[in-house]
Amino acid sequence: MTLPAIRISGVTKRYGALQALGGVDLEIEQGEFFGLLGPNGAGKTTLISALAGLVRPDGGTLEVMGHDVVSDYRNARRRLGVVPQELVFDPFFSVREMLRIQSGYFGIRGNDDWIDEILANLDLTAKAHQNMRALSGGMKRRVLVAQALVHRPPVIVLDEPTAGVDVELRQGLWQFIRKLNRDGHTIVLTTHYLEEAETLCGRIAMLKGGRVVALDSTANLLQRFATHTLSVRVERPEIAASLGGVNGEAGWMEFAFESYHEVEPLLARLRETGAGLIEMRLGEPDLERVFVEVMHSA
Ligand SMILES: Nc1ncnc2c1ncn2[C@@H]1O[C@H](COP(=O)(O)OP(=O)(O)OP(=O)(O)O)[C@@H](O)[C@H]1O
Repeated sequence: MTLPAIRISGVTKRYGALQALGGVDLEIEQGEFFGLLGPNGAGKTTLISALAGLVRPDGGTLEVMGHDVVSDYRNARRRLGVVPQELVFDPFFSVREMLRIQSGYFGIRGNDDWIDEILANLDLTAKAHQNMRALSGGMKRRVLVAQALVHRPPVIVLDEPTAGVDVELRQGLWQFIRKLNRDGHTIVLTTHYLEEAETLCGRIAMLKGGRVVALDSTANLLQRFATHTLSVRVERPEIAASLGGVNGEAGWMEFAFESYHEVEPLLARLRETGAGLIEMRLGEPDLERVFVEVMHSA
């Protein structure tokens, strides 16, 4: 069996009275595109910081490609690239200087060919000589991605990389991250854009209150938790309600169903009872719905 890219066992972390991580177990295989989701304060950043050796857990162990992040810190850190959530930079350096300095931290010299490739892929070539303080927020975020990649880490963790990034840049960023994943890099992503997670991630863990409350392939999560919906606009909503419809967005009633076979009888009942159908639409299960259901039931 190949070594997991990330192994997290029984990790706990307290900040005073607050239990930020309450015993997290997680194994992520090499080559996965993995999503770590959860509401604000669920513990995602704390877990990532523990992985990067920036936060020391109270209990449990974390490994990157078989290297313990505490006892074998240097080897673990070399194999990991973290794109942090916070934009923190030294404003006096240019983009290229920043990336050279970052390479230096890992003892890598003569890294300019790789730096050029990263800059090109992130559409930053024209900004290479600009000072960090002159860059827009979205561009700074792309430099953070570049910084995490200078040492060609096999495992890349991105903590909300697309916050504040416009649509075009976001797509460009994902194209590049997907390419890295195809080339064999393991990707771990946290995001509040559930649509992005749904299209990109093969497997997802959901955290709530510092615990993993759901862990499965994206396809299974969609199938297991989410139902389809039939939304109708009718002349007499009270009749639709008496048939089990619940209020949806402005003026719409929603019926949840498991199989398409249920739709025809439901429409027939609406007709027979004189609900007066005006408009209808079908909704596919999506990760947002799954997320809401999981968070409610956990
Ligand atoms: N340095 C710290 N000192 C005290 N409490 C902290 C510290 N860092 C995090 N916390 C708390 O730990 C909990 C988990 O925070 P964390 O940042 O890991 O959540 P998150 O899932 O990343 O949230 P978000 O989606 O908002 O980024 C929160 O309640 C937070 O307030």
